[in-house]
Amino acid sequence: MTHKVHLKRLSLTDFRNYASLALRFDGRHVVLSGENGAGKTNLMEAVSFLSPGRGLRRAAYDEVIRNGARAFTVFAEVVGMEDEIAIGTGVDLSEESLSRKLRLNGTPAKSADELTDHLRVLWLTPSMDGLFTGGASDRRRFLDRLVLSLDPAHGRRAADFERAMRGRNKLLSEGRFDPAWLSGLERQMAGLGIAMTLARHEMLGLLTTLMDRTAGGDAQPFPTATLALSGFLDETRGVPALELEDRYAAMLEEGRHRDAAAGRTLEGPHRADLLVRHREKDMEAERCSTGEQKALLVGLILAHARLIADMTGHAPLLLLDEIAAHLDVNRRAALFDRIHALGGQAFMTGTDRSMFAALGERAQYFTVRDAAVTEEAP
Ligand SMILES: Nc1ncnc2c1ncn2[C@@H]1O[C@H](COP(=O)(O)OP(=O)(O)OP(=O)(O)O)[C@@H](O)[C@H]1O
Repeated sequence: MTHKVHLKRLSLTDFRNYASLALRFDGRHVVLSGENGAGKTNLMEAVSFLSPGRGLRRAAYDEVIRNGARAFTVFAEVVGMEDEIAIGTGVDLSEESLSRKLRLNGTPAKSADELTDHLRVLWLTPSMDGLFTGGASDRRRFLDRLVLSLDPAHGRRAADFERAMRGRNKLLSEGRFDPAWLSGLERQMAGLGIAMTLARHEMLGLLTTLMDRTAGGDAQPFPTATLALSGFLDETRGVPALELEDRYAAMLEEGRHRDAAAGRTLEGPHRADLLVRHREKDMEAERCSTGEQKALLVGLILAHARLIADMTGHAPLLLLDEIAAHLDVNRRAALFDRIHALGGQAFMTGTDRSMFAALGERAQYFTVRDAAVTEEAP
């Protein structure tokens, strides 16, 4: 068994409602309880900055800086996948670029993707509760985050695809039907778009295989999800990537006038949707009850965490905001057992500490009150 990836220390300055904060953790799970608005989610958000991207709220960085301050920092000591590592990150408004700076053991990192060599961070927050009933873009983003956590290059491909698509849309909107220029952009979109689509399919395939292995067992407190992609080149199985690229490039070429009239590109990976069904009930997720939808989402996140653990040899850090709120006592206990069995460290929040009783000695307990965090006896 390899060592457990976990956070040992976390220090914040001018982060949301925290002027300054320093916490130590002993490697067990971390429970944060306290009243609404105390700063529990803010703490989780700080931990989410130990992964590439804009964190669990996808907030603009200037919102993250404490009101009245000019910069925030998050510093963490992590027992990482390779070794112990000191991670420092933050944003300073007095610098000309508003990008997030990152230092690993004091040395500036070239790209935030380097973080994924040390730890993977997954989260589930109440804002994701409407995932199945909301718009396709949220589900696409959710799926892309799943892909990204195993394949950091996915983000670059998506950004490059967007750029090429914007270029094509601009040419079309200006009525410049220059065939050589358009074909160049469309070939680029085809290469990137098909790579993105295949990466998404691969992730769904891996998750499905994993869920098939555990579905229906007695230790199954959460429903199994059946996953599919739709909305763009739905049948890719067995078709060589180059052929798919040719197909998509031809679709784009044919659709130039239609896209020009629509003012956007009507076909592509940016139109795909993640379809989720409750397997045991054989029902679309959006038609399931609120509690069932939450349970499906929890099941998906746990399956994904297991996949990361299997593929990298290390469980991801899990950030579970208000996870226990809508679960009955038995489901809660089963959830904690599943989380613990992953072998990693999970951060969990709730307004009421008693909801975490079943975790017992497996967690450290902290009370959050007005941006002050105190450890309590178990
Ligand atoms: N940039 C900022 N500067 C100062 N305070 C901020 C900033 N951003 C958010 N806050 C404050 O942080 C508090 C919210 O904290 P947080 O979302 O962590 O609460 P919580 O403990 O998770 O509450 P709940 O149980 O309601 O989810 C709010 O009072 C909010 O006004």
